[in-house]
Amino acid sequence: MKGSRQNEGFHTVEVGETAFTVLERYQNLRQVGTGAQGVVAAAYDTQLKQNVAIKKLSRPFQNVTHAKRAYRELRLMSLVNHKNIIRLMNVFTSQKTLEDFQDVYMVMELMEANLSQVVNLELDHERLSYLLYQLLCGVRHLHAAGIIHRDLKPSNIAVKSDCSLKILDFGLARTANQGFLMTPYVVTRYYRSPEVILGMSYSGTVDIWSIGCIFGEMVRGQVLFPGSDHIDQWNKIIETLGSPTPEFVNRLQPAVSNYVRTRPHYRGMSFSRLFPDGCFPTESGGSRALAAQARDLLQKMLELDPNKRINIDDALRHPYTNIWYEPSEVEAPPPLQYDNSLDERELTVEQWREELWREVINWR
Ligand SMILES: CN(c1nccc(-c2cnc3ccccn23)n1)C1CCCCC1
Repeated sequence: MKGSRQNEGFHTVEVGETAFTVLERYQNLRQVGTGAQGVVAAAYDTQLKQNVAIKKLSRPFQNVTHAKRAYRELRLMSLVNHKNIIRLMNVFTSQKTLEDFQDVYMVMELMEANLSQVVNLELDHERLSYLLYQLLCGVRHLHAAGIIHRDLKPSNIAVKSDCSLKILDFGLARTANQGFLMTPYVVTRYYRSPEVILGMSYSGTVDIWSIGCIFGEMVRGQVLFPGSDHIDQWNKIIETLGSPTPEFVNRLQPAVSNYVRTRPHYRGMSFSRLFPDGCFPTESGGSRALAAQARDLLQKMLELDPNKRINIDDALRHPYTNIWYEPSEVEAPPPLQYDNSLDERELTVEQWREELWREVINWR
């Protein structure tokens, strides 16, 4: 596709509807998809002689939500280093001054698909348990850095045909506004935990709930709790899993516990009805035992009460996943701690523009 040389060392190429102005070293750009923050292209890096993914953040400082997410992602990606979290290989902008600063390009490892394109496949237990193990390893590493993702879903997880898996982003900042985005992009809430939906205080087990929803979807081939909004999301969860205990309800803020108490009482479905043997792969012998192990782990992850929900380390030692247990992968040296106070800062768009500019030009 014809490109045009705009300024030294860069060339501009149309990727779908979006103009990418990238360093000369990146050639053969082709679109792989569009996420919440912008367009992602695959490219060939003529210096490293390998394929890469390039994500274009268009005017990431256009509002506080975009700016916070972009800044946090740049900081966090430079902080963590784990095989199950996408690696940031380069960051650049073609603009030469803060005044002209418009776009940020993030160069990352190229995967082959995101998990949304895989959840409908009939995966055997070996692949299913390996994907689940890698997701738990990646999230454990984030938690070791003091990062709680809170927004894990199939579209921000990427995979390759060799069944390797990488988490693509770092989810929601503590103070992120939960729903309204300027873009037509729809926020998917299907995987958000009860404590996030109900505005409770939360801990790392919010991510275990999301992983349970993703795991359950890979088994069932359909979204477990496809709520149209937070109310509908909650109703679908309690209709399926049963109503929360009074002890859980008493921990809610008054207005929320009053609402929750108005809901009809549901017993919930048994997990052998929710995930019957028929929806598990039936390959070589022992698959019934594996189905029972998978169902047991699902039940412990999809526990409504975060205090009773299985934690990451116990999930990694569960019979269904511990077959893959490698201390070097699970206990990879904890990265530096992320200073969450950065999330609390309330800056103007102009201040965020400067912060982002500094992050980009000072990047390694
Ligand atoms: C936000 N996204 C994203 N961020 C960073 C890296 C990648 C990436 C790397 N390799 C591949 C291969 C296929 C699809 C995506 N990727 N994707 C995606 C945008 C499209 C929808 C899925 C997420």
